[in-house]
Amino acid sequence: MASREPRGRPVLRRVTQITALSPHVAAAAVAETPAKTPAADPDALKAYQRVQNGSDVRGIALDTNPDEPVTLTPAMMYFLGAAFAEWLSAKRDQPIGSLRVSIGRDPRLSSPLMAASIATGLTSAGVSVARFGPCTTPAMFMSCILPEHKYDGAIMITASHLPVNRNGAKFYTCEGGLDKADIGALVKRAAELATEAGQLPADRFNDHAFVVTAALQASDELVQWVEFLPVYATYLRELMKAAIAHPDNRDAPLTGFKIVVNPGNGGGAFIADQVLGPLGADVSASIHLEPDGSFPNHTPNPEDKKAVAATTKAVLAAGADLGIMLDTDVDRSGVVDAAGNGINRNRYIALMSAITLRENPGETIVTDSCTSNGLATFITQLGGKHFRFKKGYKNIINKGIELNDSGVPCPLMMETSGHGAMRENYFLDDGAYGALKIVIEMVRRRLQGEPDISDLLKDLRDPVEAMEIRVAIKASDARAEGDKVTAAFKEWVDAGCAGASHWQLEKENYEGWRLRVTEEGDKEGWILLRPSLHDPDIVLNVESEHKGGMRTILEHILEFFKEHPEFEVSTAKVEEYVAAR
Ligand SMILES: O=P(O)(O)OC[C@H]1O[C@H](O)[C@H](O)[C@@H](O)[C@@H]1O
Repeated sequence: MASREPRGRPVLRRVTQITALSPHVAAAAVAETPAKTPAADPDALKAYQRVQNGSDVRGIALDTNPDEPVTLTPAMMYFLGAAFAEWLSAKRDQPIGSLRVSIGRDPRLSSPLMAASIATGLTSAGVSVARFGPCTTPAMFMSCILPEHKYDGAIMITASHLPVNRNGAKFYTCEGGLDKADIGALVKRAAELATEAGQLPADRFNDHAFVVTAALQASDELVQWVEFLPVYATYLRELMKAAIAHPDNRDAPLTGFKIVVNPGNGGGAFIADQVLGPLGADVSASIHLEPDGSFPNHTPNPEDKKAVAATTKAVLAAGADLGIMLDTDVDRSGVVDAAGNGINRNRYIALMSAITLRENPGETIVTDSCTSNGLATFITQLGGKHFRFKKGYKNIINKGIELNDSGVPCPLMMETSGHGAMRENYFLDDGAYGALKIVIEMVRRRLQGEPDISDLLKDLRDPVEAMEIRVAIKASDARAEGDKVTAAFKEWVDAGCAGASHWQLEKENYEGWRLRVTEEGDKEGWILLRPSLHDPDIVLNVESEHKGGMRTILEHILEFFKEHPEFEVSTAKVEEYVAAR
């Protein structure tokens, strides 16, 4: 692919393309030098900012639910592509025309159009684009790393496990995923470019006409279709062969193992077909391999009860050694052991910690804020240190990087959601890598005559009760209301939680407030109250070591909300839970 344009803003080229649609921009196009980009139209800015979801882009892409109007359109993807071209050029200090960006997508119904639109945004700016078609999030990052590919940037079109009408994008360079601040800059710039082009998100008809026209006028020469997944699968196979180093069967070290893969009709079937199968595993009992963006079987999410039940059933029916559950874009995973026990959330972190701490004794494991007390004890008993930080995969990854940089070795950062990153794997949020680490451990144990992987969890204490429940925020400024509730909760705690002397604030709190609750002698429980990262909710994570403990804790929480009728929230779900018990 040849690079074309000199470095610079892609305004004239884009403006020429959309002349027919935006007359006022056509006038600007005849100017010799492009005028300074105008500030973003306030409504456009709001619309673009609304689709920022922390360190990715997410929105409603399909008009399938009257209560959920579309918030992410193909034209918005186009301008996000154009904005990424500029961002990447500045980041890499490279002319736009020399940049190469790869684009992959998940099997969602809206993904092909979204991928085409963002590709057009990039090519209209002069970037060379490699389209991969169906791919996974970790593979997209690896396309910036693997020799002979090494793209300057990569974009994955996905909304992970979210409902069918959602979509979004994740952006990468060889340094990893873009941060919240980078995405903030990207959405702002996209809003400015859209304003400049007179392409305001509210106008849906114009939106579609714009994208079609732009696509028709875009240069095909800047787009190549590349089959990257087989390259990535080869990389993963070689990695496994080297890690297992089977004394008698180096090339097919999984011979004799039966593994069920359940990608939930997302993008992870290649783990069965192109990675585990060719290494000798019998993957014939795998389920839901067919990519299907309507997710007909269950949500592709290792936390989903139906996903666990389906995988367990398949493992037990086939007498398999292991089941692997993947989310849609394969940045999260969970497993099922040979006895059919689902290993996700705290148990998955415990399993990964046991493996990682054997390889990196005494080091620190970073987790999200709602991990169980049992997990903390488990990590400590293994000789490791536990750093319980915040929610959000990017938050824990950045904390892990920061700790390593400051001389605190940290090999694993994991969330209960199944997001996990390892120092040995580019600090990449990678569900495939985690699951493959477990396969490697399973083989190692058999070769050494050690018991099955589930033996690693025998000392993990599971809570008797555990759940997450949400208090919906009805106020228009949900973030501000969430902060007010959190501040009032702290005051309530400081004032003795209305007489609950057995409620104690944890020493380290990085988001919201986590309280240790001691009841019934030495039986413990805890509650974490925090504003959701992205949704208009106050999230309550609760665990108890005795039956009925969660109800008592939540009853007390309801008292807190009763004392604060000024908050615009709905505690209906908590009330329902308490009333039902
Ligand atoms: O704050 P919440 O609403 O619970 O959402 C928290 C979750 O948000 C996203 O889905 C991130 O990908 C996860 O890493 C994070 O755990």
